[in-house]
Amino acid sequence: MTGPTSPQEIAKYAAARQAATYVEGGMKVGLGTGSTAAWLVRRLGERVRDEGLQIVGVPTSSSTAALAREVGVPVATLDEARWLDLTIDGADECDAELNLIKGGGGALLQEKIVATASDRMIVIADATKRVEKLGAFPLPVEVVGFGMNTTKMLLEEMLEGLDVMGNKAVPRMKDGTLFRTDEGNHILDLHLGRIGNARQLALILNQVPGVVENGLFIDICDVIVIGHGDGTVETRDINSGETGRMVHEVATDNVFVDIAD
Ligand SMILES: O=C(CO)[C@H](O)[C@H](O)COP(=O)(O)O
Repeated sequence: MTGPTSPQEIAKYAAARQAATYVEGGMKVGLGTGSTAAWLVRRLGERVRDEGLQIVGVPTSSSTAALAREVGVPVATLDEARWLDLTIDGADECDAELNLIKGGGGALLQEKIVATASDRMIVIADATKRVEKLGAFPLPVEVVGFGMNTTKMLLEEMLEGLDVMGNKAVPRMKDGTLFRTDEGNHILDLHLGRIGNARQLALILNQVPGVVENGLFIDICDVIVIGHGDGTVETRDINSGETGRMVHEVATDNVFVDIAD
């Protein structure tokens, strides 16, 4: 396996490697999508090969399914697995309460279904993904193709009345045509700048006809492992107490990064 070559890739690799230590034999594990999750899948492939780790992976996209098969991680569909012990996935943004924006890779629908069907969700990310307030990253919203321009107009009108800075909904393109998700839908990227109330927005967006799902993951992530370019990682965990979700630092570790791996 070729190792990471830039500080940002080392950060993603270190976070993925650390998160892979949460995976134990016999677990059913949701496998995220994106470049950070790809390091996780490769690491699990190594553990299957070298340690005889017995797991079942449930991929959140066709690309992750292909990678998992390539590196030897046994895969199942969510319908076959039903409920998972753990999901490990990347994120585009993460705030102090471990609420997320996801869907930069267009897999938000399957990612949200899989993460919700898991006892725990661990997010792996480099430090650039940590933000004070969600919204600088355009928020992906998966919409059906039928009446998409009307859905876009309704979303933009609705956003005008909410606590966000911008309201443009931009259809995502790929190779000159509309991007298609694994479910055959399209993505509108909402350029909001800053989201005042992410919890409220996540609920409201899904009320608009034509919207399938949005990329706000509220109260879903339990643990975040942030990697740094020097190969160190920070782990933050959620405690559900009477006062709600409380995040506390678990550890700052040195992960040995062998780039010749
Ligand atoms: O939500 C996602 C895909 O839909 C990814 O997890 C997110 O875009 C982060 O990707 P990367 O690890 O490549 O930075």
